[in-house]
Amino acid sequence: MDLVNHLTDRLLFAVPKKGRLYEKCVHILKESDIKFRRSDRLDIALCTNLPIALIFLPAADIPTFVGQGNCDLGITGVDQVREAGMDVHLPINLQFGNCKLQVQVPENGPYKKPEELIGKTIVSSFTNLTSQYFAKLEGTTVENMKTKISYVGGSVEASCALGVADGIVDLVESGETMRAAGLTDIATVLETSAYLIESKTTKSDPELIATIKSRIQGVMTAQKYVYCNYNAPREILDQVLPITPGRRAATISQIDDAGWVAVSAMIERAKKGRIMDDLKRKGAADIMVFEISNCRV
Ligand SMILES: Nc1ncnc2c1ncn2[C@@H]1O[C@H](COP(=O)(O)OP(=O)(O)OP(=O)(O)O)[C@@H](O)[C@H]1O
Ligand SMILES: O=P(O)(O)OC[C@H]1O[C@H](OP(=O)(O)OP(=O)(O)O)[C@H](O)[C@@H]1O
Repeated sequence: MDLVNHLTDRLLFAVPKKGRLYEKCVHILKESDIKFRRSDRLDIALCTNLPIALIFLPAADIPTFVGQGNCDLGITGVDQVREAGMDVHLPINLQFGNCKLQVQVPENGPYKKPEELIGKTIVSSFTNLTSQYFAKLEGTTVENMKTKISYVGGSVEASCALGVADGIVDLVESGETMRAAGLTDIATVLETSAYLIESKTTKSDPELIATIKSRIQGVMTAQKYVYCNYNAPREILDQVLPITPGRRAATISQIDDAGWVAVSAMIERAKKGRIMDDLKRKGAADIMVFEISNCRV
């Protein structure tokens, strides 16, 4: 099939083609019911149930494609958006790809503060953010700064041991890579996570864009909340409802047991253990928690 000729009427949605963000992006698309089949070695996939074409690109290139309006939507790290210096909307924080871009130096080396690296050589894949950070530290412009910033595309952590850098600026999540390379962090340049990004110049159907955003937001909400159901004597409602206020309000239903009601409400997944304990302590019974597979709120 001549894929390119099938793109003209479709919304173009850029997603990472590999790497740390790939699996989670595919999961979000699946949960949003954006159906597609990606053939081996093809970086374009037509959605089968919506007029969307997914364009698989390196995470670092996505801000440029979306920023220039070649693609309408994208998913990538906010670090990549800032590094590319692109002006895009960031409508949804997708809550994965959480890490920090940090200044790192050899653990047993002479540098303890980022100021001590002024005039030295720093290696990074994020040369723009690194330049801006050190220029600010020097109180000058990127053009006039003394610190030398060099680019490498991967395995940045090896640079100090190889003698090509005094310090590096690289992403840290668990810190394992950093520690394995004998490095320690001395400053944070930026905190990042993956975002849905949107072009400011898109000409695609606004209704379709709104639908995609609403579906992805629904997946995010379903991940954040669970559904809690319990029975309670009517006279303790004033004590249990503040524990489960719901997003808007809890649902209270009559049950076939005099003096008792059933209560249901969305609760935050991260707080479910404490909420169930508190309900039990106040006198609620039959407390159950259910997964929400998707929702619109
Ligand atoms: N260790 C990590 N933990 C969480 N998120 C990360 C981590 N490393 C990178 N990311 C996020 O994923 C984005 C892409 O990084 P990744 O290392 O996957 O780059 P890539 O060049 O696309 O893939 P690869 O490293 O396989 O070539 C980063 O810009 C960042 O937002
Ligand atoms: O703190 P950690 O949990 O160890 O994660 C940090 C590492 O993850 C990323 O690299 P990745 O493994 O994706 O490969 P890369 O070096 O080829 O980019 C990043 O560049 C770090 O090297």
